[in-house]
Amino acid sequence: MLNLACSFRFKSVTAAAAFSTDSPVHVPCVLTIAGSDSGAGAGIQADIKACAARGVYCCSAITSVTAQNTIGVQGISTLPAAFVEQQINSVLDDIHVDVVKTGMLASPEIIQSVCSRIKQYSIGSLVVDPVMVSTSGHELSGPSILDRLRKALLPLATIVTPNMLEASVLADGKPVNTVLDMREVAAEIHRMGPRYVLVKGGHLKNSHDLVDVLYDGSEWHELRGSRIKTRSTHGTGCTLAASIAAELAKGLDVLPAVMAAKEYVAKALEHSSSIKIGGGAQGPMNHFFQLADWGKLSSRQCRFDPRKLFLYAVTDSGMNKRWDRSTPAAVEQAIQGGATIIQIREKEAETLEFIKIAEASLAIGRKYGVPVLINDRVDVAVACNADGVHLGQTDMPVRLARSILGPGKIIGTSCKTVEQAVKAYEDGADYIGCGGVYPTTTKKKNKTIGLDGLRLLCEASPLPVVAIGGISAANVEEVMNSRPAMLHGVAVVSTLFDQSDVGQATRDLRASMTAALSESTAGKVFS
Ligand SMILES: Nc1ncnc2c1ncn2[C@@H]1O[C@H](COP(=O)(O)OP(=O)(O)O)[C@@H](O)[C@H]1O
Ligand SMILES: Cc1ncc(COP(=O)(O)O)c(N)n1
Ligand SMILES: [Mg+2]
Repeated sequence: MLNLACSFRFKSVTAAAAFSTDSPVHVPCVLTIAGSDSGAGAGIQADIKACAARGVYCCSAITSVTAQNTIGVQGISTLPAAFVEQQINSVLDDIHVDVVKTGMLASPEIIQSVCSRIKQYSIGSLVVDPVMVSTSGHELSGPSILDRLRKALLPLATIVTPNMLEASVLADGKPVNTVLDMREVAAEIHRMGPRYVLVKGGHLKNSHDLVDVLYDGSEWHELRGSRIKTRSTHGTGCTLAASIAAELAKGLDVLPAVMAAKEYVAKALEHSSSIKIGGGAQGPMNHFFQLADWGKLSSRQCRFDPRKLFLYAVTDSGMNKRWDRSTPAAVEQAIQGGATIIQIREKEAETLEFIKIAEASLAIGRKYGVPVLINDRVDVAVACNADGVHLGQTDMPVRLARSILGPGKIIGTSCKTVEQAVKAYEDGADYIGCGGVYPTTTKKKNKTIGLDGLRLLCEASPLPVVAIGGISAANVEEVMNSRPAMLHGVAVVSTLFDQSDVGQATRDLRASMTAALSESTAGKVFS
């Protein structure tokens, strides 16, 4: 059966295990099984471009070759099902594919072949874009495929992404004109067996906003965005489905994958409003608007190991001074006690002093293989070649920090809402610090979001999350047992550093975390 195991989830590991860099990097991979568009706005060509732009490798099995441009579809030649099957075998026999995405499947035999291949190989997730008609109004696959599509392919799908017209056809001609219709038809299609149904609203009439409706069998999400004025809408459906596949391949769950994919399509459309390729009514979109950044976006997804967030120690110069020890000495004790990542937070130090403290702490971090991040100050991080930075919402924007620090550094940012989390992901952050979970003396004016706020953010966060704010050995079990899937660890300040013995305080916290892990619910969350 298909499963959506998220690659970010982990079991408790030692810092040393989290740091192994010897194994080759797995590049997330999508296989698209779709038609070729000679004009390259939609089909296989759009899929490969979308995946590449999202930092994902994309293989292809071509089902039909269309003679197509921005004016329309001039011809279609459909390949024999056996040859489609051969292409799929060639890819899957050799290359590890995380997600399969299907587009134009023009014959029932091709659908049958695709189903049999998907069942034979263990594929993580399946995205089905039930392509029927081109944006220019030409039929790409006729009614002969409907029965197989409904009965054989949809039950295997993680998500199916019909536009309003395709949704109506799947539901035997039920009219789909309004958002209410979209909700109803989503439920009807869901009964055919896919885990999620996304009815796309690109063709919604009389509406400023565009609404896509996502349904998982119990809950509807209305994903809204404003309609972008552009003629470059050829291939939006293919691009959206391929981007969802790419995000799933990187390890996101379905809702955050859809949100990230929608954001990407919207940005690509925005960047396409001024381009002109071809003379027809529907031009292609610019998939590579982030080309200058793309290496950065792709590599960070592969490099940062979220297991490092497990026990995240944030220093406080005032506390360490009070207990008469230097920050680097406190850092060493925390690491010896089991901290897996360190953040140097020097709110009062002058720049030179901050750099010296950071350099000494980094030397210790490197000795133990534990990353050391700098709070707030990108300049200090650059000066001492730190492993990365942690930025608040009022510090340097993540996108700017990424452009300064490059792809190899870790960037974390503090978020309280899902919107901030999705933006952090889009801007190139690696993880999110979410809180304050409980009231804390370290940050008096900080709003407390509680366990509910933490859960809400984690449910839709595209990035791994570390919980922060008032967490101690006494309540850490409750935090871990709150079961948000993207939660990867807890960050603490006074629990470690406002103590006489930092090493012991770290060991105590780690023991409570390990105890929570061995209990059923938290064990599942952190695995
Ligand atoms: N002009 C637009 N502005 C913003 N988003 C759009 C626009 N047109 C389509 N989209 C989005 O692109 C995706 C593809 O939608 P749609 O056009 O309905 O699919 P298809 O290309 O399969 O007909 C959806 O997420 C939709 O909301
Ligand atoms: C080969 C091929 N596949 C799919 C589409 C649909 O395009 P859209 O993304 O606009 O729905 C297309 N026009 N051509
Ligand atoms: Mg489409």
